[in-house]
Amino acid sequence: MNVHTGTVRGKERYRSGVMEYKRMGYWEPDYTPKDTDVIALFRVTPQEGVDPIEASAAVAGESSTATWTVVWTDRLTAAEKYRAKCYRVDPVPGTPGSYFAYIAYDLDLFEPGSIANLSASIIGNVFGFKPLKALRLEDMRFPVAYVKTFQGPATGIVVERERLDKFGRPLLGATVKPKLGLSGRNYGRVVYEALKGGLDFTKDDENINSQPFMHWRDRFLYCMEAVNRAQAASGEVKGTYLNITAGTMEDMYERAEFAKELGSCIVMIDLVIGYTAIQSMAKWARRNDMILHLHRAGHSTYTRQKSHGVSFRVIAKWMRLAGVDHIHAGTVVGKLEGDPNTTRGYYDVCREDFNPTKLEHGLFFDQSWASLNKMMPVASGGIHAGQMHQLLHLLGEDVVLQFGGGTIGHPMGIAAGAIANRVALEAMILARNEGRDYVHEGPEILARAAETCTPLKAALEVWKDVTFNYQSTDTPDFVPTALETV
Ligand SMILES: O=C(COP(=O)(O)O)[C@H](O)[C@H](O)COP(=O)(O)O
Ligand SMILES: [Mg+2]
Repeated sequence: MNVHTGTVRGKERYRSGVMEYKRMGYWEPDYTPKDTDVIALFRVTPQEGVDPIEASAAVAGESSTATWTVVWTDRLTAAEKYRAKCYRVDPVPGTPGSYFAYIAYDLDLFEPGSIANLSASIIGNVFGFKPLKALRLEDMRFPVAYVKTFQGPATGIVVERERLDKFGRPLLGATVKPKLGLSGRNYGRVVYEALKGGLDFTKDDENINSQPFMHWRDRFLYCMEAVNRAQAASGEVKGTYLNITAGTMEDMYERAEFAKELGSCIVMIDLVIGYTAIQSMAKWARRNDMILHLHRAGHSTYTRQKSHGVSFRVIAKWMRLAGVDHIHAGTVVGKLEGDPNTTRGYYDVCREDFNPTKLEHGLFFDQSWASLNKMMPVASGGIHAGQMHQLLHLLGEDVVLQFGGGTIGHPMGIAAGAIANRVALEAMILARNEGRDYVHEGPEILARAAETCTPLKAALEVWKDVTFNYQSTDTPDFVPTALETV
């Protein structure tokens, strides 16, 4: 037995019966992860009376090679190599009863290039484990050798901007509303008005696929008529995310091919289609020079609560590996969950070549992306022109700002809503480029722009009192403290 770790070695280790996971070798506090290891950080909340080390070792075991009893067949394997090692357990600050468990996995445990395999391994078994009251996959570190087995974003931010010929500012979009019920012709009219008014993109909403009130082919045809007319009217490259989400891969490929045939530059999928389908569509998108937009539909069912589920930063990392180009990543100031610091971490995962550890943004590991393309984060959900200074400040330039109700709901009509958003953005970018303190002077900058833009004036008026100030549920566990001056 290793006195320090308690791991049982030799013949005793493989005697039939039940042995604590920490004694089976899944707790190795002396272990130093290899550069080629995959590392996962779990937030572990054991049941009353369950030792946190044993609970963490159990997570390592049940997400790698263990089961509830000793099996002699371990001896037919390179068991020491294949066992995941929990090598560190820390109390979660300010959360008695919860612990951060760091677990390292040998790279051989994973099939190259498969998010389905990765997720089935890491989250497939342990979340229902009875000795745990709750469990959350907080973060992951992927070795470069593993990152390189994935395609990564089909297009990437640089090529997307080159195709759109749009530089130096966020991109503007709108979700067509109402999300359900419009006929194809009326839907196309909304798209045309929004694009002609000045937006770069419009998008299908997460649940508009092919319903009795509008077959998908009708939507695609009327949308592309609108895109082409708006391009002709504006002289700008325009696009609309045609949602190709469907019940089968065959249906999705049929819809994607039709979107390509009609000349669309972008298609959309929902997170709910699953990781294998997402990877397949990302490969299709690269083969067909198509930008791939991912709506993270359904993510909040398991990402929002800190105690149990999977952090969205892990989903964002998986999606960058899987190869989507756009990913909804939060707005901070809109109607949906988005703590400022947590959201900053998501955006860094999307847009940086290398993420340094930054606990205050929820990034627990250094992560090299091995030159995988960057994903364009998408800010969507309850935002409007009056927040433009905050959005630019909080989210930066490489972002798609999508105003659904904030365009379609404009009192002067859809084109006016688009004009308001475009003028608000251009005014804010000009102020920034002139070196003004646009964050604090934002309202004044907007008001000044509105003096010569009635649609912007109307937008600022109708939504001036709209705020979504609620307590975030997914806040970081660490805050930066002032360096002690000695
Ligand atoms: O329908 C909308 C936004 O409509 P509106 O602009 O009218 O609120 C989006 O699907 C969600 O906000 C996505 O949320 P997230 O971006 O958080 O995934
Ligand atoms: Mg929606």
